[in-house]
Amino acid sequence: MAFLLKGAHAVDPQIGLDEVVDVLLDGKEIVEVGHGLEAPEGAEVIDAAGKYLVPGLVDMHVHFRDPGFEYKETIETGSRAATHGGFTDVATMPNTDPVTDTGTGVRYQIDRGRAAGLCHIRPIGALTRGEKGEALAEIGDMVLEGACAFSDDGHGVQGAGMMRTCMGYVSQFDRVAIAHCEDESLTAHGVINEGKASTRLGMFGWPALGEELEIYRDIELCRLTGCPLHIAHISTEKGLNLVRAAKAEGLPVTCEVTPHHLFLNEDDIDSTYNTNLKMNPPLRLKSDMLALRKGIVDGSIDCLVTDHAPHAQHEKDCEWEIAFFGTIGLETSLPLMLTNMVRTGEIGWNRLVEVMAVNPRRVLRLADVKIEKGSKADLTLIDPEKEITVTEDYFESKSKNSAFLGETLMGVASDVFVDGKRTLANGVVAQ
Ligand SMILES: NC(=O)N[C@@H](CC(=O)O)C(=O)O
Ligand SMILES: [Zn+2]
Ligand SMILES: [Zn+2]
Repeated sequence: MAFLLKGAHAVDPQIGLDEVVDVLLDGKEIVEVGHGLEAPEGAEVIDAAGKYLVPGLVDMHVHFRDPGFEYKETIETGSRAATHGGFTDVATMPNTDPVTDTGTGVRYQIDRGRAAGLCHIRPIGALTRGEKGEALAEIGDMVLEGACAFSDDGHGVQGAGMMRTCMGYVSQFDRVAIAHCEDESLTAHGVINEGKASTRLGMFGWPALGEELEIYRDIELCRLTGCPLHIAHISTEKGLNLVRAAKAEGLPVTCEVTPHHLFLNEDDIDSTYNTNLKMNPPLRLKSDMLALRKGIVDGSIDCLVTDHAPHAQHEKDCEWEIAFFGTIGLETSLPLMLTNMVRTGEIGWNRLVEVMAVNPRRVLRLADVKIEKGSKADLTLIDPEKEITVTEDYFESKSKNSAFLGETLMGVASDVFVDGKRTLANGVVAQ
């Protein structure tokens, strides 16, 4: 099937493209980019006037719960949510049941993703067997089956020696180790940021130090082993400064942030105890939130990720202490960034494309996607003027635990193309 996108404002910082063009897709490729293109016979013409066309968005940190917790999300429902949110690729974390720590587990996810036929599923393999932090997982086998990175997300690897072994091993392959930084000897029982919030609401605190100490440790292990390191869901200003210093030294260190850490902070947790605001790491200080926003602006944060963490109603509709950690994010990430950072002029479209498409592909060692002839037709078309209200009905995800329920946002993906196939058409997911 061929598609001619007419009059889209294309933005691709990789090639300095920032203008209104026509783009012709045929088969799995972009076959022409230019002005006044004629539709070949049989091509579907899509009026893209007023819309932005960008390389397909990539969310390099999601939890699809498949296998093992399919009541929260499956690869199929997660793919629908990703597509609805404007993504062509998602990287799935290995804290499934069983943990994705073998080549077979990686192959299973890729196969399920192909069967769903919407977005590319890029499995992240576990660093250690069962994410127990005791013995190496089958990393080489997982690389062969298509794992794009390695992480024990959900836990920090507690032993520094074990993390050193993991990073030494991963460094033999062209892959990054993704670190969920949490020293459990400091965070045990913690359910909210330690400090004012934990005192005010009377709950065990999860101190910033529990995260920062492990960021420091893993940066030093990066120096020792040479293994590229990516810090997951960074949440504090001090942690970000450690990453900045590592980058300034030329170490292969990158990091990511979530929309909830950019746009919410511990003051948003009030006496209603909305458990959708309980996540790991916890919402931090307002000053941390503002520092992270600066990190997106100045380039010290590489990627925007959702940490899409679906949980069933009964796992959230309970006391704060026993509620599960996490918020879904795939379907609100782009609208939040457009509303709170692009519309306000804090960042431009180029920077948005870097943190949501270009940099995640680089960190995951995926091939570049560019808006030029011969590139893969993995593209996202965005309507910046469409308003959405975040209600439970809005979500394709099987779970509804969003920290942003009730918000009205401006700007959303209207169309997505994956391998030249239109997976989202005018805001509606295919199939
Ligand atoms: N972020 C969360 O609050 N929860 C994640 C685990 C994780 O990302 O560490 C989950 O798997 O539910
Ligand atoms: Zn994590
Ligand atoms: Zn996670």
